[in-house]
Amino acid sequence: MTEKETLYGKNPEELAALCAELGLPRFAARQIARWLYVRGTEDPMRMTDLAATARERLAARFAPALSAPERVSVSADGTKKYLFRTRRGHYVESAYIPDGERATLCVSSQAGCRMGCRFCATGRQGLQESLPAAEILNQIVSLPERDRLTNLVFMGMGEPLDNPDQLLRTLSVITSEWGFGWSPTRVTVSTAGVVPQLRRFLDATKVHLAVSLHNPFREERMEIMPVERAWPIAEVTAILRGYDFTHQRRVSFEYIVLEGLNDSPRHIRGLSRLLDGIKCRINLIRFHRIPGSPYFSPDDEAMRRFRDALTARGIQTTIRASRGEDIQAACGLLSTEALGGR
Ligand SMILES: C[S@@+](CC[C@H](N)C(=O)[O-])C[C@H]1O[C@@H](n2cnc3c(N)ncnc32)[C@H](O)[C@@H]1O
Ligand code: SF4
Repeated sequence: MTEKETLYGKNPEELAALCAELGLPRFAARQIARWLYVRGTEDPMRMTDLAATARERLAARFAPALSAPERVSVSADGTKKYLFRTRRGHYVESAYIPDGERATLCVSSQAGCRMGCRFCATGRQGLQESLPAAEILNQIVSLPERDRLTNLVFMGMGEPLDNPDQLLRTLSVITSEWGFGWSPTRVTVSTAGVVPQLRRFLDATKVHLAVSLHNPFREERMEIMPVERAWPIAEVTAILRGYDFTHQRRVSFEYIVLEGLNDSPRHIRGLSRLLDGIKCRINLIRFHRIPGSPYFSPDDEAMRRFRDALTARGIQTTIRASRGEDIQAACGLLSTEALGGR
């Protein structure tokens, strides 16, 4: 069965082409974009400044894309995990993380993921579906706390650069003045390092980048991140050296500290060599345990020593607070396999 198209997610050029096809004036494209992204309605029948016949034709042609979350879990620390059902019947999760004046939403770009990182619950699930832009955006606009959001991170389920067209479409809705009008500095895309898409992403957007690094040595990184085989981290850093991260845009490297595996002085020297010449910072992450995994986090004191040793080498390093672990909302714990995700 072919799926009906959705109006939500279309950009002004596509809306202009649609208006031409329906015999609507060109400015109607702007009106529709305003209804969709500023006023937050995708129902053509409610777009009262369009001609009645145009409204009916749009309503007959397009299916709704937006839907409320099906379930919410609330952590003792205030983090909330929302479950959304996709139009094709898969499930994705988003984590809402309030923190004083800030409120960050961690969104999913895919149901599951095919990158297979050994430490990640989403990776174990395999890939079910890459989300269309409308369903990435739905996690933002159908969130009960949507008006409180200050930041957005693509650190939920999936590899954003494995879904590049829909990622770029989503980012353009979020950061354009015809869309949500957010500053790109409120948005961070995290990637395991999909080299063929990296330049395109860096050239097409101004949002921040986070790279999941986890080990500076190729052989060792390959053991935990199969993506290293196809796309070496050294190629990622070589590309990054060609971009300017000294102004508004930032690049950071995420590093899950795994006891006895990537936390030695040798790793510190390796990191310092790998990141030489890139203005960046490292975020150390505690490993969030997934069932049957052979990895462990060092204790807090050892984490701090590792941070201080990197800082002493001139690399700005912070330890990221783990949030929502009790409801399986922390980094890498999102998994919807049990919900019929396959
Ligand atoms: C789930 S990924 C999604 C974004 C993208 N696919 C990536 O890998 O960067 C977001 C971050 O969570 C980290 N992560 C995955 N599993 C984890 C775990 N069990 N504990 C802590 N962090 C984890 C990833 O390495 C990555 O830095
Ligand atoms: S860490 Fe990121 S890239 Fe790796 S399996 Fe998980 S979601 Fe995919």
